[in-house]
Amino acid sequence: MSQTKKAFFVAGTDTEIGKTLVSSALVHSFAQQGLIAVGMKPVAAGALLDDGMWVNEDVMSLKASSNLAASSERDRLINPYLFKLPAAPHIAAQQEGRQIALSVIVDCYQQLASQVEAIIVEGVGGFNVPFNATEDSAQMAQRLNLPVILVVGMRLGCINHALLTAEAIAARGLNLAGWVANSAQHEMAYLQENLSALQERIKAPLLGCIPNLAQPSAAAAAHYLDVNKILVD
Ligand SMILES: Nc1ncnc2c1ncn2[C@@H]1O[C@H](COP(=O)(O)OP(=O)(O)OP(=O)(O)O)[C@@H](O)[C@H]1O
Ligand SMILES: C[C@H](N)[C@H](N)CCCCCC(=O)O
Ligand SMILES: [Mg+2]
Repeated sequence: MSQTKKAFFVAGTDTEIGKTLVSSALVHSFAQQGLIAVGMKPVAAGALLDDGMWVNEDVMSLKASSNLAASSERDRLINPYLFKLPAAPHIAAQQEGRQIALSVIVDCYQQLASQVEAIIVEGVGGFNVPFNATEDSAQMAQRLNLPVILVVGMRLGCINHALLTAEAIAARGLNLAGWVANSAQHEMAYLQENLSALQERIKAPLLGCIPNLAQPSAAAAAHYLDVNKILVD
């Protein structure tokens, strides 16, 4: 049993904006600090066959950054829900005749967190994505009661997405511990001006700006993050 010292939920302004890259970088950074660190991806939609096994790229990236020894039981805790279809989770689940239950995710989180000193939970898509008729990913962050790190995909339209997401996080009583500016595609026009607009309005520290990397990796992204700036209340 380890005592969890660092635990964060990573939300994004959208899908495909760099949550996995940043989550993996955070796991990498905490592992570099000597903590036993793990990444959790409670709901993953989109799988490929690898050596006869269905795997998800986000889960593989988080596991590659972790220094927690692997086991099949831990794999289930890290990723309780894996769906083949790369679609909205409730649709991907429906296609397989399955249902996502928050109670299962909370249980897996508690078991996994008890084994580590740092845990990063990656959301799915943007902050508020349905899981079933009554539960969604924002409730997942609430039920886990974790401070949130928001990844802003730096592209035109991100100011509105980032400010609405920060509002939604606060509306659920959650603490925004920090945010990361990530250029997942090319570098947007007026990047500095957009960054300034966000810094003036988001009431949490900017943990770093990750440029568009020729070879994106957890270690390369971690180089641009200052985890010491993460707000802890
Ligand atoms: N700063 C960057 N430089 C270069 N490529 C990046 C950068 N950030 C993200 N990418 C690439 O963009 C793609 C999407 O990033 P990522 O998988 O981290 O997004 P995501 O928000 O986790 O998506 P999802 O909603 O599917 O979980 C990946 O191929 C990733 O390697
Ligand atoms: C398949 C994709 N990469 C993500 N895993 C799921 C994104 C869900 C987005 C749902 C939505 O907001 O419309
Ligand atoms: Mg991801």
